[in-house]
Amino acid sequence: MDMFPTRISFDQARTIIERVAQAHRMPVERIALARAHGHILAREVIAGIAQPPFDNSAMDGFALRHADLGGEAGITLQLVGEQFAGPTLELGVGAGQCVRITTGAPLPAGADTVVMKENTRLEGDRVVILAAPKPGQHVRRAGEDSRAGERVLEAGDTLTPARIALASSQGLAELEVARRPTVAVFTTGDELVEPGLPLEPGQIYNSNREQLMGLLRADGLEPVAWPTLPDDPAQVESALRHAGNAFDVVLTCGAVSAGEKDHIPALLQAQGDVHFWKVRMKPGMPVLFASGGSLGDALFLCLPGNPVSVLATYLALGRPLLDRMQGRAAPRPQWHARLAAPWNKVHERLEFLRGRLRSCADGSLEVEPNPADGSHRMRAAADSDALIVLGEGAREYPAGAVVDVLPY
Ligand SMILES: Nc1nc2c(c(=O)[nH]1)N[C@H]1C(S)=C(S)[C@@H](COP(=O)(O)OP(=O)(O)OC[C@H]3O[C@@H](n4cnc5c(N)ncnc54)[C@H](O)[C@@H]3O)O[C@H]1N2
Ligand code: MOO
Repeated sequence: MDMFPTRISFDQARTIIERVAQAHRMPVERIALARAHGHILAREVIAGIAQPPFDNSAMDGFALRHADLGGEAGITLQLVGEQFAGPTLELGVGAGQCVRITTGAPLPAGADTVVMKENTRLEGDRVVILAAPKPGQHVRRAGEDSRAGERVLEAGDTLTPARIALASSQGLAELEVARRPTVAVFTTGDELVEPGLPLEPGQIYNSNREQLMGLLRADGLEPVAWPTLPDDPAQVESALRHAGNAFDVVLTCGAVSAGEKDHIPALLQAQGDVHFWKVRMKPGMPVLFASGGSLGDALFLCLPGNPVSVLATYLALGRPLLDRMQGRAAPRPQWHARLAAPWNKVHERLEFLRGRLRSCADGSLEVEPNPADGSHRMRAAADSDALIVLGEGAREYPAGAVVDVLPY
């Protein structure tokens, strides 16, 4: 008797993934800023200093007192010094005076406005203002971007280059992030041969390994690929036990359905704690998710062997698992688009159909479904750039129907 959820909806599967991931949050580690790209921030960042830290110039030109111009062009000011970006020279600007200044240089005391160089004419030590700036123009005020004490990054933020730059501007050399989960990748099946080797009758090339490795690397992980497992229960158990004790997550593909050589479900039912097996999704229905139990502390996400099933189950289930284990707050982009062609969905399962996205002149998005919808049709997946999400239930979708899409 099944003692675990089976043939569940996709939403139920996502809920279980979320719950288990929450219970398997990665420990926090402090890492160098330079290594933190793409990691998930584990603690908020409070600004220690204001940004900008001091009033400074936004242009190369002359710092002046706006009141001296009287709103007019043609005024001439006395040049009394130079302040470049760098150490503050403690210069002052008195009535009728100006100081040569460069972009980013601290504003001298007394000055409140900068006129850009192009709007001036230098005559010896006198500067003629050809076009009067507005009051305060080209001055970047201390604290206008953020004030000391403000929260500038949140726990759960993905460290994009812009956020790394923000942390850098606060002088932080290290950040506290969620440790990246270690991931072992297994392919299974006696029919598999590695690219580069000759193909015997009945054999096929292993395409899932590099697909999974690529998906994981694109998500910032450093997966480890194991040699392909033969369809032998003792060897499958031994390898998965080894990985289950050494990695945070074990991803397998193949041997998870109903065939005589599909050894993974029996193994995880006997040794592990199965969270679900079989989800009402297409492709990817036989996907299995388990805790390792006596196979180790790893979480096991066992994807079906068909290459398009690997793509869909990784994006729809594997990626959310890894994201939530790291505490990632923002969901991955899910967009709306109009179907460029009608689609007759004849089955009941939720479908991740492959399609190509294009941006239309009216500002909308359109997605062209690829008619080759078999889960072995890798060419259709390669020709596409998005999964089209069609909800449970048979339905005829007219062209123009708005659907959810998951770009990849
Ligand atoms: N009687 C049933 N048969 C099948 C069912 C079912 O419910 N009852 N489900 C079907 C569905 S849906 C899928 S998806 C597949 C999943 O099967 P497995 O996960 O057990 O995967 P395999 O049988 O090992 O392989 C399926 C298919 O994929 C090819 N494959 C496997 N690994 C790779 C790889 N690394 N690179 C390229 N291709 C790979 C393999 O040769 C098979 O053609 O089961 C259906 N059957
Ligand atoms: O669920 Mo399977 O991936 O449709 O062929």
